Amino acid sequence: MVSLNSTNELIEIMKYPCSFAPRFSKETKQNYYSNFTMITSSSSSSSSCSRLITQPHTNYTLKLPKLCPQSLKYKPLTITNVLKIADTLNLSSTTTTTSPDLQSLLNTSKPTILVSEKLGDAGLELLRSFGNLECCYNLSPDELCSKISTCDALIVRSGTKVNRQVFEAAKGRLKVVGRAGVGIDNVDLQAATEFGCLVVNAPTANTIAAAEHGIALLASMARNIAQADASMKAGKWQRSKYVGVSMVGKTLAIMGFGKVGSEVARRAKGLGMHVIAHDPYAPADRARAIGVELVSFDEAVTTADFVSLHMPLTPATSKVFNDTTFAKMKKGVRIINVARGGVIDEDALLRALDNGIVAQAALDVFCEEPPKDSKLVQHENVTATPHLGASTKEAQEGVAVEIAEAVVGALQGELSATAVNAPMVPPEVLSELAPYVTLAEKLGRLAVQLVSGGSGIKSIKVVYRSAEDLDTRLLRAMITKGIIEPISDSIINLVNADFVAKQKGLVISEERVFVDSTLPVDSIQLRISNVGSKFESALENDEISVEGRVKYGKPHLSRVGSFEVDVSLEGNLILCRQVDQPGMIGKVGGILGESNVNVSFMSVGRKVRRKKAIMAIGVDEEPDKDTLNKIGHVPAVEEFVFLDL
Ligand SMILES: NC(=O)C1=CN([C@@H]2O[C@H](COP(=O)(O)OP(=O)(O)OC[C@H]3O[C@@H](n4cnc5c(N)ncnc54)[C@H](O)[C@@H]3O)[C@@H](O)[C@H]2O)C=CC1
Ligand SMILES: O=C(O)C(=O)COP(=O)(O)O
Repeated sequence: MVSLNSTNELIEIMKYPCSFAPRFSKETKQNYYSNFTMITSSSSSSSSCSRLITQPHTNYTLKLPKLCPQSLKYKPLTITNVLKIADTLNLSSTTTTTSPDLQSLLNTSKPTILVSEKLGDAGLELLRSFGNLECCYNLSPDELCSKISTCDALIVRSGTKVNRQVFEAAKGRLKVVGRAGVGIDNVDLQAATEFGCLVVNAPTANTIAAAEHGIALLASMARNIAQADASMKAGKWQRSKYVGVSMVGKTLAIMGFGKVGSEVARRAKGLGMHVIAHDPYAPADRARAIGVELVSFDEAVTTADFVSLHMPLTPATSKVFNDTTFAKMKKGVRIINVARGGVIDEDALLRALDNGIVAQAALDVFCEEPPKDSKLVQHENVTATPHLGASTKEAQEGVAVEIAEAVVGALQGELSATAVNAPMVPPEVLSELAPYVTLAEKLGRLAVQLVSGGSGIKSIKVVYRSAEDLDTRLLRAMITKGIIEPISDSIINLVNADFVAKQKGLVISEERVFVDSTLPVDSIQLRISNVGSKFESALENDEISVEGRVKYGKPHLSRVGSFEVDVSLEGNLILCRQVDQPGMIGKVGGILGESNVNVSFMSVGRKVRRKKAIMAIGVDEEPDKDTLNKIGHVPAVEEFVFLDL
């Protein structure tokens, strides 16, 4: 038992659930948090996110759970909510001392974040304030694998290989991998996705550093700075040997016109170069705005005097600079690579340097880092740096903060704006979509509970009615989560939703219907075919069909089968079909009232007067079996179902 008497302590405690509030069964709730009343928050974007709300005692005693068993499922809980709870509790935020026993509990309950490569101090500080930080540089692959099962997050740069073995060794604990930089070619994204581990990167903070390094390499290569410096240090004075080439008026081909590529282009134009670029995915107007012409791959490589590489390493770009490509280039071309070593076939480059097609190369990145006995590095026409593109003080501080924020956000269950293997959701879009995300999950949970028998759920159709073009990945993932979680022990998140659905043979097809609406999504309808239903009235054309909308910022059920209803999707729901006659609301409401079950919403939908009607009743508590039986025995009630949302 631990005394809790300040907001700070409460915040610390809530960090245990460390922003992952456990979604407990009723019994578990009672066991673990016997001193708390649990309620389900309606403010959360995660529908079934449990919140701890206590009675307003000033000196509250919290029986800490023996830190939540791994097997329990976690849901996000944000500090903002904790502050609201603190407010409810009337806890003062001035008491700062945390009792020693609480402290020791907290240390074991905070998430553990492993940083495996050097990271800027500001980022480390942020991580330290949030979790247990372990900085272990130069771990061997085996050491990393043996450590990773105790870590919730891993932060790497380009030097750590986060392969499938790492995810396997994590045994499900690793929730997020943060790449403190841009290139994620050292992370096995497929394995991360399969294991439901989010991968985030820091895509912007080192752009300028990389671009400046590219320009530095271009200029120093053109003027033989590195070679001349080495020669002077060897006591020589070789003015005629190191005559360079001018940059002004030369054609520079930028291969990959993304963030770094376009910054290199800007700077090269300032040097008076003629800049062209090849990037199949870059918008022409961005290039035009910088005064750069987008050209085909062949045109770029055949016309350039200098070629600067800025594309990611992908299966499509791997060794794209090979014997064939070099053979097309102008004799005496100069190549700069600040992207990834793997985009060049290094043996082919060596041949091209030896036969004079490539006059010089400036390389910051290599297929294997550090390169072993590399003839390229030793070549007199090669200027080499040890992957220094992102290595400025400014970029490293920036990247560290960028990745620390992304990782902390991810551990708090927030959707990430820099997710690499999950839909990226910019904050403004997210706040707009949040209630729809909840709606999507609730509809999934509701629909799956209506299924009975049949050959299992195989195909689900989702119909979105919206005015705008809609990125449905987030909504689809939440529908999948809602459908799968109640019927399996899989933990579904945005990362693995599609993967798990596929594995379970679940086909989710989507249809968009454009409607005139001011809302981002007018309605979401779910249809499950080839199944029976516990509640026959939910069937329409032999499919279970439910539809929901967001009203006043809250998810509502708007249709069940062919019946229109209007009930908030909060708490639990009883669907009841009865003969449409007076007094039904009173009868059913009375039974619930006798059992102390609070009715939060009620709505009746019918097609024809005095025929059949559907009553949708939102209830705060789960009625016991007797109460449900009594409802079933009301003469006019033809069928009913209780749904746990
Ligand atoms: N040496 C270093 O320390 C650093 C290296 N980098 C590397 O630089 C590269 C670019 O980084 P950013 O500009 O931030 O990324 P970015 O994603 O903004 O730009 C990459 C561009 O490459 C384009 N691209 C993709 N496939 C292509 C293809 N087949 N041909 C031509 N273009 C293609 C994309 O459309 C995109 O516009 C990455 O490989 C990154 O890892 C980035 C920062 C530091
Ligand atoms: O951001 C990138 O892609 C980089 O290549 C930087 O790598 P680094 O973080 O310096 O190991």
